Amino acid sequence: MTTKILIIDDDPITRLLAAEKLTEENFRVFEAANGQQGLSLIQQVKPDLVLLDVIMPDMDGYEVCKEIRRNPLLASLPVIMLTGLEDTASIVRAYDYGATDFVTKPINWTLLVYRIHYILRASRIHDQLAHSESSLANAQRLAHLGSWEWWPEKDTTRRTSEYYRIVGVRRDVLETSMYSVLEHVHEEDRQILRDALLGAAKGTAYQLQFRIIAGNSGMRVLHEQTQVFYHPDGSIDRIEGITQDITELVAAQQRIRNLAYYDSLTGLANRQLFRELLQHELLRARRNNKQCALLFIDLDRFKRINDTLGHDKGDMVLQAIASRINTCVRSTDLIAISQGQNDMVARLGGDEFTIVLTDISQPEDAAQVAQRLLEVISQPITVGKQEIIVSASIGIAVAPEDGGDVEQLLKNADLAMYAVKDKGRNSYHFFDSTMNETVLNKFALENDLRKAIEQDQLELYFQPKVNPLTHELVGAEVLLRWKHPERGMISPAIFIPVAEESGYIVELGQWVLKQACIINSGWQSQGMPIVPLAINMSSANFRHPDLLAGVQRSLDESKLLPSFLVLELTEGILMQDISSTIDTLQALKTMGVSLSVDDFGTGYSSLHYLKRFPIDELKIDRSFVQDIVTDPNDAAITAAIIGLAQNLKLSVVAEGVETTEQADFLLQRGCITMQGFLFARPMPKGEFERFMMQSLQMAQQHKGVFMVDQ
Ligand SMILES: Nc1nc2c(ncn2[C@@H]2O[C@H](COP(=O)(O)O[C@H]3[C@@H](O)[C@H](n4cnc5c(=O)[nH]c(N)nc54)O[C@@H]3COP(=O)(O)O)[C@@H](O)[C@H]2O)c(=O)[nH]1
Repeated sequence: MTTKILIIDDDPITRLLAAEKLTEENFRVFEAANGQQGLSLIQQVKPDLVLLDVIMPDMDGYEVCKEIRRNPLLASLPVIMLTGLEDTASIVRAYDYGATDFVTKPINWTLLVYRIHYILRASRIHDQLAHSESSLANAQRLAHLGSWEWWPEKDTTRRTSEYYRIVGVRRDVLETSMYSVLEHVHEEDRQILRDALLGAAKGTAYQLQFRIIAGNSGMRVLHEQTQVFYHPDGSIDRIEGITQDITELVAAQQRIRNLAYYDSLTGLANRQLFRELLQHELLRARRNNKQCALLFIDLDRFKRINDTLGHDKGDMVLQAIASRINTCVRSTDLIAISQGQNDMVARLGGDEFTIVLTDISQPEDAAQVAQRLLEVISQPITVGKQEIIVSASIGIAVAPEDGGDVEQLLKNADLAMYAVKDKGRNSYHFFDSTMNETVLNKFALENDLRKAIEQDQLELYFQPKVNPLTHELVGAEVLLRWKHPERGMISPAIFIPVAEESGYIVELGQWVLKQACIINSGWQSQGMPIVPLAINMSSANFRHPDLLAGVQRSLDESKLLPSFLVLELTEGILMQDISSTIDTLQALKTMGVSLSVDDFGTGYSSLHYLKRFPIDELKIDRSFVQDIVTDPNDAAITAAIIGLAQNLKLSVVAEGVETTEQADFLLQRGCITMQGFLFARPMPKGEFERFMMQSLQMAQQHKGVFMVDQ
């Protein structure tokens, strides 16, 4: 691209010569005879350089130059003044008005050409530099990065615009002294920065994070990094620094840290942070020859709260408990904790909390805190319109006696907590080495049980209910089996009470109900001779607010007719809150489900109420059946139950029938439905399917005693 030069001169000879000489040099030359014409040609042709005569009629060169410079877009356009005036005042004036250079008349054209080349080259370099500077400034602005230079000997500075923006103080307000920034620094960080600056002035570079109160944008976090530059003689020349606004970065790091180290529900330390701080505390205690105590807090029957009130309210209870626990310990900020001055509260998950009591002088100090915790936790908690009372079991382990590392101390505090649960809850207990693992085993079982459903370890077994006279299969009881991956088959007599204690029975019961409906409906759709299936209903399931909806859902989802579902309830369950029991039973009856009273005769059934319960069946408990042939009392009770059932027009089933003598006795008294090892043990699904087909054939053939090979 050819370089365009505009000559503004009222002298046509000068213009002619300029055009001739400069064209020879491959410049494209434009001419203007006066200032006004020159200004308008500048707009039109956009020259790369202007040769401007100083002395012109109407508008002299100074005025033209001034006009050019008024336009910011022309601020760096090279202007060479052509002047016959060689006095210093004129030259100074030319520069004052923004001239780039000047030449005197008469013009030495050869020299002028060199000068033009030189000025154009300098102008290009200047443009590139300006462009780089503006790119750098943009990049720095985007990176929230300000830079500065400081000459400590005279305490003068040069700071970029971005630096002023970052510290939130205007250039004209902040004094040039490097120390002037200190008054805007957060008072807690001021001394640290002052010391760093004093150190830098003596040659020690620094990297520092500090907070600044940045005008309207409030508190910002800055990171500053410096480098020291020396004179050849080794004395300090200047310090160069980069100051970066890292407020957002720090906030993001804090958020990540919160997610990684804090429990989002309660704001307490989580398991990860707890372990790290306990580890730290154990080392510190060992170094200082001190004791520290770990309190393991587990809320009693918390699952029931979740199951009955829902998880939202359960969460509110946990939040309330967390803040109450906090009131029982010395303040829990992390800096103090890491210096061992304060106690640490954490939530390990679910309803488990821990407290590390630092620097205790004797174990009794921990007992006092535990006692206080029990008191504050048991105060009523208002959730919505309800008042809830929660209790806790607290296990205490003291380091170093009860464990010198995190694992051991936690395990022992846990064991001590389980000992409290085993003794009836709502108390605290210190770990002692005689505590055996049986308590822990029981609770390990509880933990394993929670995983049993999802890991497919549970299975339904079926025990037939038969009519020995007609050889008919009249129903079956569903009995749960747990195939534990390490312990093998675990009896429901062991795990059902554990599930009941922990509240997990609700989920378990719902699962059994759903599976039983699905299986029975499956048999129906396969054309099998299906019978009603009876499931054992725990008290927690029967009282659960979702009972009716849950039963309906199971029926609907499986498409099972309600008459093929029997719910077995013990007397104990029925007699708890009789009026609501009657309502619930009534609703279940309305749904079409059958109701059976299990283990009848072992509880405290009031015959008065029995009459009012809309039940279908009584099951004589096997403890009576067991000795009916030998014990006249059991024989009498059994006969009375059969008579009672007949009078109340209820079906009666004898369970636990093991011998033909027992079966004969029952038949003679009019009980024609039986369940027991005499007929069949509880069996898995496939086996029961074969049993169903076999019993159908036998009933059709009407022959022989109803016995099945086991
Ligand atoms: N809430 C729920 N409880 C359940 C569920 N599944 C089982 N259970 C309860 O666990 C207890 C133990 O059950 P299990 O070991 O299955 O014992 C049952 C039968 O095997 C046993 N039985 C049956 N016939 C005989 C017999 O002739 N002799 C003999 N010694 N035992 C026999 O009786 C148990 C059935 O008892 P019951 O339910 O009282 O009719 C037990 O209390 C189960 O109820 C479940 O899913 N939910």
